[in-house]
Amino acid sequence: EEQEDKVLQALRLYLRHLTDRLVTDRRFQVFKRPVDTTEVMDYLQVIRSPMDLSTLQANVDANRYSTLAEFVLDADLIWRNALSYNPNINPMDRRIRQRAHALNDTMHFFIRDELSEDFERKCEDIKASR
Ligand SMILES: COC(=O)[C@H](Cc1ccco1)c1ccncc1
Repeated sequence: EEQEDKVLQALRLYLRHLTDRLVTDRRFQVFKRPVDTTEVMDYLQVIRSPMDLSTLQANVDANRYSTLAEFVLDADLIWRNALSYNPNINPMDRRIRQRAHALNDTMHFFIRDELSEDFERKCEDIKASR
C-alpha cells in the first residue's frame, strides 16, 4: 500500500542518517569494516555472527530492515562481539570495550531522542500485516 511504503522509506532514511553519524565518529572507526578473519585467525571460532557499520549501512540500503527492532538486533552485534572477543584487562582490550559501550550508549541515546514509539509501532504493524 502506498502509505505503508512511505513509512518504510522514512525508516530507511532515519536508519541511514543514524548509521552515517556512527560511521563518521572517530571513536567507532574500529567498527567501520569487518574484522579481517585472514589476520585474526580465530575470530570466527569465537564470534558466530560478525557485524560492522559498513555492512549495517549496506543492509539498510538493501531494505533489509522493516522495523527498528530488526536493525537494532544487527547493530547490537557490533558492540557485543567486541566485548566477547576482547575480554582481557590489557590496554588494547580495555580501549575497544570502552568504545563498544560508547557505541551502544550513543546509538540508543540517538534512537530514544529521535524516534517516536508511535513510528516504530507503525512499522511493526505493517510487518505483522504482511
Ligand atoms: C572490532 O574489532 C575487533 O574486535 C578487533 C579484533 C582484533 C584483535 C587483534 C586484531 O584484531 C580489534 C581491533 C582493534 N583493537 C582491538 C580489537
